[in-house]
Amino acid sequence: MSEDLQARLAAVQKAITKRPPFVGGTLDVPDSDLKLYFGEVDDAYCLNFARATDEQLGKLAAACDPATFGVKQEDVLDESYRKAGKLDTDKFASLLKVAEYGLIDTVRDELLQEGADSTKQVACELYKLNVYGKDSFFKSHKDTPRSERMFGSLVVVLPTPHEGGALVLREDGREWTFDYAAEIANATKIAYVAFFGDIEHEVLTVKTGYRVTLTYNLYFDAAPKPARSESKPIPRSVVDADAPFREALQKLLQDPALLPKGGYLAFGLRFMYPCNQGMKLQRLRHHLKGADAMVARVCKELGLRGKLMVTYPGDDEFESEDVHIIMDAPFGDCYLTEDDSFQDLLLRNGGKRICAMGSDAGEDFIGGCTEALWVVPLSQFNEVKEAHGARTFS
Ligand SMILES: O=C(O)CCC(=O)C(=O)O
Ligand SMILES: [Fe+2]
Repeated sequence: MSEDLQARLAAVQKAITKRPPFVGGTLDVPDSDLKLYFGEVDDAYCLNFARATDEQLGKLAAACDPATFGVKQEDVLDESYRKAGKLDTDKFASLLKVAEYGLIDTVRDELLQEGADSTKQVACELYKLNVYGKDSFFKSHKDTPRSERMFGSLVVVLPTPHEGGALVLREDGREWTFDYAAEIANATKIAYVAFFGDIEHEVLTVKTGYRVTLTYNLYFDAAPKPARSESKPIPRSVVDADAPFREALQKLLQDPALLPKGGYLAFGLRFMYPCNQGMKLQRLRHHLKGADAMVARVCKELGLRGKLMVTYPGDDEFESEDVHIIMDAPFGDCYLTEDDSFQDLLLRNGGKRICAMGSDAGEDFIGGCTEALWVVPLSQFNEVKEAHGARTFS
């Protein structure tokens, strides 16, 4: 690759930067909104988190079941990984109204600011109440997406006095710690942290007191806000966030050394999305997050036809790692004959072979191979390992 092209490519890559993957802070709320009712018919209690006694919180903790966590779509109980109590939403009623405080707007505007996301409606759904008593914790994990539209989680920490129990988020070797306990204790305040679903996070051990949280699932709502008409200015933040990438991509496209035989620009997705066999990948287009949404939007603006594709590695034995097979949708169950390979099957079912730009791997194939420049390389977090039923028949 020429030095000039390399520099232009590096500029595009640099422009695809992600904002911090969270938004957090504290918020004053009306005193009466901090009331919580819990229990069963004829055995129900009420407390106010701004001045809950130890005894009341002990009762709340005792009403909880041990908290489970999701592993491969199943709920697992393992107190060496997560020690906490939980109440499902049919066991309590909180008077907090997070949407009314503007919290959901804040999540949309700050967390999703980067992309077309910022114009999408965000819905939040109360998921659980958790009580982390002394020695409770939740080791590092990622939340299980509960639907295709779920993009993250919102944790609201209630103002009960406690020490420890900080929430730690980690991404790409960076780490952020949230501990608002001292700031909100006994006040008519809550703390909140909203983060994308693919961010690793952990709750450190609670040393004293009770840490009580409400967790909400964050969704893209089905109906996007009406598109702004041409005459109305779009918010500056959207324009500013896109401009460096748009300019860098335009320069890259003008370089005559770019894909002289034609081909694809390939952008590995930077966020994780739920995906299953046979699903229509294009449906995810409207749910792209942050920098992924920016890439899709700017490519469209510049007249590039974009498509979400799934990528399969080439055949280990005959093909170099520069070779991939791309498909419109994840491939379903299949039969292989004895002298068939999975890659051949993909190619017969609409798969297209691509090879990295400049690699000589493509010359080996009858029918050829389309060159692709990997602007954002594939990363492991979007890799799905699946055993394909290699049933053979002759
Ligand atoms: O309580 C927190 O801060 C986070 C809890 C959490 O990670 C979860 O419920 O999945
Ligand atoms: Fe979590």
